[in-house]
Amino acid sequence: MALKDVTSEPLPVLPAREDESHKGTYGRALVVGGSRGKAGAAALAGKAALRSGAGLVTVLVPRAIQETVASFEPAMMTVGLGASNCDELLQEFAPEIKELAKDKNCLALGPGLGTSASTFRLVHSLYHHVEQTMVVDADALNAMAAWSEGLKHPSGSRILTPHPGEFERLTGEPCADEARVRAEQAAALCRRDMTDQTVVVLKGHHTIVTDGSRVSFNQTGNPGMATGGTGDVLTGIITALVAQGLETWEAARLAVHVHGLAGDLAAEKLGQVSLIASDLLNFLPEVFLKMGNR
Ligand SMILES: NC(=O)C1=CN([C@@H]2O[C@H](COP(=O)(O)OP(=O)(O)OC[C@H]3O[C@@H](n4cnc5c(N)ncnc54)[C@H](O)[C@@H]3O)[C@@H](O)[C@H]2O)[C@@H](O)CC1
Ligand SMILES: Nc1ncnc2c1ncn2[C@@H]1O[C@H](COP(=O)(O)OP(=O)(O)O)[C@@H](O)[C@H]1O
Ligand SMILES: [Mg+2]
Repeated sequence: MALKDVTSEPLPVLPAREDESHKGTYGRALVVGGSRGKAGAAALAGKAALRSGAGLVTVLVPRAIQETVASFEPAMMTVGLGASNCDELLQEFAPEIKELAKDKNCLALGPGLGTSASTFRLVHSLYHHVEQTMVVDADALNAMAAWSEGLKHPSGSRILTPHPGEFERLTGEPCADEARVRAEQAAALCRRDMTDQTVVVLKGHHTIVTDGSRVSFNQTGNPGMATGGTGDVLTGIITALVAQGLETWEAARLAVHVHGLAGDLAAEKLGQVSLIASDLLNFLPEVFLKMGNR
């Protein structure tokens, strides 16, 4: 199938907020991630979802880090699972997480999740049994890479957001240097699960967004963003846009643009060297205003 390059086509827009709307109008997002030592990843995704307009954001983490995650941002709700010393999400939590997912409009799975065998089995179970649209990132991608047929037959739409290292783990092949070839690789991954509901966001300079038939090369962003946690922020932005009703392709394409623009504004003010992931959160308001949202 020929891949259509739609980079120059207009970006999707986030609809204007109606006066008569309320927080329920803008969607419920659930971030599932975090482990001891990587509480920040889940918090960055949660805060990014709030700053990108999601009506209600809940961050679900192992109990041992719940207070830490909650302390990053009072507007974020948190759920802590397991005993007080539980520092990683485990397979046995799957039924409870599936229950909590039921009233959500979008899930993010993976930031800071950890790599134990039990965590990987949890990821597998959620990927295959949660119907809500899910952004699959970081350690959730590593979990899916552990099963050769792992990505097939998801029970809902999935947006996969690998960096080249995660892409190689998922597919067994290194990313090509040439952008067009890399796009074909990403599209092939998209088609591999044999549904037409998967979008792949292959991150890097000029991040690739593809749904298997279309591809868009992102034009924002800079090397200042090559710093830990910026991908976790992107995951939160995509999740919020899906929660607000954008389709997966539109949400991924707009989120990648918004994320890169936040990075560009941050670099202008702070310089590429000093830019850190949490700075991106502070530039998201300016980005949405620039893009015509009130
Ligand atoms: N503050 C936090 O709590 C943070 C937690 N993080 C979490 O840490 C876990 C591990 O994620 P990492 O991504 O660090 O680990 P990985 O081991 O998956 O990725 C790091 C390696 O992947 C390769 N790679 C990454 N980007 C590449 C690119 N653009 N081109 C070529 N190779 C590339 C490189 O070899 C790099 O050293 C995840 O759960 C993640 O969410 C990180 O996001 C960093 C911040
Ligand atoms: N040189 C670069 N130019 C533009 N964007 C970049 C560059 N390096 C990294 N980024 C962006 O930063 C993010 C890094 O994501 P990721 O590797 O998942 O980081 P982490 O897991 O630490 O959060 C991606 O969105 C990527 O596109
Ligand atoms: Mg990452």
